Amino acid sequence: MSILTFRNVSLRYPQRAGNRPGGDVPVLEGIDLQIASDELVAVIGRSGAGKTSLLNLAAGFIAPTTGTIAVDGVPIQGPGADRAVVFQDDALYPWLNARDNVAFPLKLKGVPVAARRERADKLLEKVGLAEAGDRPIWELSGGMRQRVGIARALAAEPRFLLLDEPLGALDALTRSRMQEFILRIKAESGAGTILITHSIDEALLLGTRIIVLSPNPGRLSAEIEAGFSAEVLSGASVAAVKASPLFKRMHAGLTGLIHAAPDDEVAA
Ligand SMILES: Nc1ncnc2c1ncn2[C@@H]1O[C@H](COP(=O)(O)OP(=O)(O)OP(=O)(O)O)[C@@H](O)[C@H]1O
Repeated sequence: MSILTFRNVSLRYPQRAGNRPGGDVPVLEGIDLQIASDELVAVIGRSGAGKTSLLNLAAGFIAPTTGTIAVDGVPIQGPGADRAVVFQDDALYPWLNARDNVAFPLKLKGVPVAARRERADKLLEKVGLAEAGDRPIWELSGGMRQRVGIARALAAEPRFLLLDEPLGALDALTRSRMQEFILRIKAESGAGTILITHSIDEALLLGTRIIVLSPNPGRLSAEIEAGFSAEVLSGASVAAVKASPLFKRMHAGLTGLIHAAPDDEVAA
């Protein structure tokens, strides 16, 4: 069991031309958070609340202004193979085919070519793309590309998966298929997962815990446990889960928490 810990983390972006006068811009304040490998923590909040910044801190792309972020007690110093990130725009390498995209992190680790091919093919099979290894990225649909991205993220066997609105660009049907897919992949890989989403439905369906970030500066304003993902994993239909009175009640509660401030951009 691994644990990713934020301890009293704050983040300020440096003042730049165009930013408001008066010094650095406070984006996150007083973030205390622990994410264990068996959790999928959904982070929801208004646009600009600091969700992506939180994920970028966990990834090590940026450093906190104060506080520490650690994996199993060891402060992170930057990006690392123990934490893999998937973005909304798949960010695959267009000049490589699907297999070579998935194998890329293994190449960086110095895994020999035959072994990384084999592992990449297994991962593509796991994400339902066994036949797609030789296909160029531009030939794949949005949902397929996101699955290649997730297979690539899993290649280095990360302890944590950091998903930044990975399904945001997909049509509704593909998105709902991919939600179940993410649940299964998370359960199989055993990687602790942070999922940034604008969708309350998605947060409730996928999250074992849901965190609401309130803006200016971003703070954790609410934390809610949810058990719907376990129901879906044990065979309940998504439609039945969403129709349950508890789901509807929690949806309304979360909506209230997020809509507490004006000009939100949170979707149902
Ligand atoms: N590199 C940066 N330099 C300065 N300010 C930044 C930078 N990145 C983000 N910000 C600002 O920090 C705040 C939080 O941004 P962030 O992208 O983390 O929010 P978010 O909750 O993910 O938003 P969204 O839901 O719209 O993606 C915003 O006001 C944004 O303009």
